[in-house]
Amino acid sequence: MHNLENLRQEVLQRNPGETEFHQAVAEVFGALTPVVERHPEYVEAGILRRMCEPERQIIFRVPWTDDEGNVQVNRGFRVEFNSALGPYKGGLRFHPTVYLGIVKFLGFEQIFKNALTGMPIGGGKGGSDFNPAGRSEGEIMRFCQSFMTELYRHIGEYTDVPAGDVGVGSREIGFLFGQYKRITNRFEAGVLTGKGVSWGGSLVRPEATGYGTVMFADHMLRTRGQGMEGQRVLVSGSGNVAINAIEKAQQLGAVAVTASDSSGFVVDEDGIDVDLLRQVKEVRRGRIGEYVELRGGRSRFVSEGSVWSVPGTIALPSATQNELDEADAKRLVENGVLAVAEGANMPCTQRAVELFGEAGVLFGPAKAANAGGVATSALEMQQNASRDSWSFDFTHDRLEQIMGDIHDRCLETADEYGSPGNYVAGANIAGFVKVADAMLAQGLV
Ligand SMILES: NC(=O)C1=CN([C@@H]2O[C@H](COP(=O)(O)OP(=O)(O)OC[C@H]3O[C@@H](n4cnc5c(N)ncnc54)[C@H](O)[C@@H]3O)[C@@H](O)[C@H]2O)C=CC1
Ligand SMILES: O=C(O)CCC(=O)C(=O)O
Repeated sequence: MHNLENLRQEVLQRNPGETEFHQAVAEVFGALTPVVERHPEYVEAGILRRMCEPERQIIFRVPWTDDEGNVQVNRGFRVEFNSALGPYKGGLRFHPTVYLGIVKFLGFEQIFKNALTGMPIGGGKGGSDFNPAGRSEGEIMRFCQSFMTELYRHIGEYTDVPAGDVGVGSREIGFLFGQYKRITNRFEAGVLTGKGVSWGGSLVRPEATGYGTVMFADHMLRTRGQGMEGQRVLVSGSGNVAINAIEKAQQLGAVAVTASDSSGFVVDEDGIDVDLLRQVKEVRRGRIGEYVELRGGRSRFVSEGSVWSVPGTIALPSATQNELDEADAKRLVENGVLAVAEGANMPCTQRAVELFGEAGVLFGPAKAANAGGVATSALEMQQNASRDSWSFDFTHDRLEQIMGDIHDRCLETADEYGSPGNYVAGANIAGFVKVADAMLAQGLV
């Protein structure tokens, strides 16, 4: 314990101001006391200290011209955190809040998440403080081309394999891939995932994160003799993860009643119409209020507060980090929430997670619950390597299998290390031990 606390303090001092990274490290360290007691060899070999230091951090200038001909300059990042299990793997985020601390928190989480999938992938993450909101297609393309003009020299199918995250979907992956191909003169499909299906992408990858989160919630509920059917589900966000979580929840017989964006949230007592939500957010790229204008009926738009004030039995925070705090958690518990599964990365504050634990609410942490996305990216890499493309049903079955395995591994590990039923402990320990053993085997690198 003493050693872990010293080390945590060291990480804070070495990485000043990177609050999200500090939070992610604290969550992992919070679970590791029984591990370092049982495995002093990890401490002796400096495994924890090495894990907290990225293998490589790249920060670069991204110059581009807007539609008025003005020169714009953004900052690009790629943090190659850990390659003990395979090439660095993780998404790119384009959002004005992106800075090194966000990229490092996401990259650090990715190490353990990727280990949990059971696939041969290391951890990394990247992005830019570029704000795609309100930008034309031409501006997005020129930005992506400039971003890749630097990034291309750092990535490759055996080195580092980026994908999407907030603000980066199949359109951006297309522009990035096109520029990579043009610069390198190689059709290297395995260099990026989330590609279009006709040029090397995988069916189910677009749905995988949201679908997987709901599958994970369903597994947690089954340990208490329940399931998703008949549940009233609260989802935050209205992007890739949120929309597909809503779709899968409804396929499994639940009613998902909320969705949100930075302008507010909608409640639809008849269940969110997923096709309409896709139309508003993915085709028109509009605000969430347009859903209510088009839907009418028993739907309403709320501009103040959050979806967590709405009564529901399952909560799937799927928007952004720290969007569900202590007050939200209290409200959810008072309203009788049974399970919370994190679709977004670190959406619940540490205090909110503690409250769920104290109240006996089933809680699936992001690195386990949303791992279906990156796992399906690894399936995309598998298809690229064998020049194959699998059917929707086959890939969906693989995803279901993987989510069930992650769920069971979390529970077994939590049991083994003395915290039965604690998915946070199980996910962190199982992910950590797998990476630590690989690092030990590979010597001091
Ligand atoms: N796309 C993927 O495969 C994966 C994404 N994630 C995580 O899921 C979360 C959402 O990512 P995507 O859906 O891919 O992004 P997206 O770009 O498709 O959508 C952005 C999402 O962020 C929400 N958002 C951002 N700021 C917000 C605010 N202030 N209030 C309410 N909503 C806000 C938007 O409403 C929208 O739901 C992020 O935490 C991301 O890291 C995690 C695993 C994989
Ligand atoms: O599919 C990937 O490689 C990225 C997924 C991702 O960024 C995440 O799991 O947060």
